[in-house]
Amino acid sequence: MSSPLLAVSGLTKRYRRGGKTIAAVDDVSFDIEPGETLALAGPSGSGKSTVARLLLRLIEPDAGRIEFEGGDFQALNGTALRARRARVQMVFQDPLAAFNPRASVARVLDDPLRIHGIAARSARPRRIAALLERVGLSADLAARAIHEISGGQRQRIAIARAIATNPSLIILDEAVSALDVSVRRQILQLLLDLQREQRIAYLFISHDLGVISAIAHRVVILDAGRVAESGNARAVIGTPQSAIGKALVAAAPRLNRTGTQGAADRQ
Ligand SMILES: Nc1ncnc2c1ncn2[C@@H]1O[C@H](COP(=O)(O)OP(=O)(O)OP(=O)(O)O)[C@@H](O)[C@H]1O
Repeated sequence: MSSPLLAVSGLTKRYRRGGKTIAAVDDVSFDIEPGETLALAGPSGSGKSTVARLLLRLIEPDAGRIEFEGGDFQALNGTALRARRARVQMVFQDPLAAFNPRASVARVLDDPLRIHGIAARSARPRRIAALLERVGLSADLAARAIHEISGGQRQRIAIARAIATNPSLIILDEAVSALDVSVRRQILQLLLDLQREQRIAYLFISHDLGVISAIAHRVVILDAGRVAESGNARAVIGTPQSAIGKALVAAAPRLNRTGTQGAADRQ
């Protein structure tokens, strides 16, 4: 059996609040294979974004281990950490909040190429044009400011920026939640195409089981920081075992409304 791309075990993060200690993430374990989509589902406050921040090493865990591409992610520092950071990218719900809204599209795409030394200055405009084409956008968009383009175009730019560093894992935190249904369907299709072509794994964070059923192979459902249940996406969504799984299914009555084929069915 091949080793997983990402193996998380016993991950725990506690916060002090109002004189009490709460575990935002409590003994959470899961893994992701290369080229796989694992969804992290759960209601608001269940710990999904905290897991993402731990995986990006924006915050440090109180306990647990994160192995990425065969090495201890937490032990990395300096150049090795920077190199690994290029391999794990993030797409947020709102690119307007993630990037300077007045920055040009070209600038937003140039940054990762420059920071991670992906391409020499003279080669970068060509790389930017190729990235735009890869996410279905015209090269003319490069000169526009982020705030001038549509929400769907912005999310395509966020994806282009994420793939600029040739990542093996992209963490998508509610990345399609703010989009209307037809744009959402197009973005999900783009993610599926990129995954097929480049064998990128996704950690797809969402509270919406309808979207998850369209894109994820497996799902982990969190409740109050703990894993409530996990397994094949079709099985978990079809027959949830936990109370929180049942509640999330009930809140998504039109499952697979995105119109793409369910990922768990494509295996
Ligand atoms: N910096 C922090 N300080 C104190 N508590 C925090 C902090 N960050 C998160 N928490 C708490 O940890 C818990 C999990 O929060 P988290 O944002 O990870 O949940 P979530 O599932 O991503 O929620 P949402 O879907 O609303 O984004 C919540 O109770 C939250 O209030």
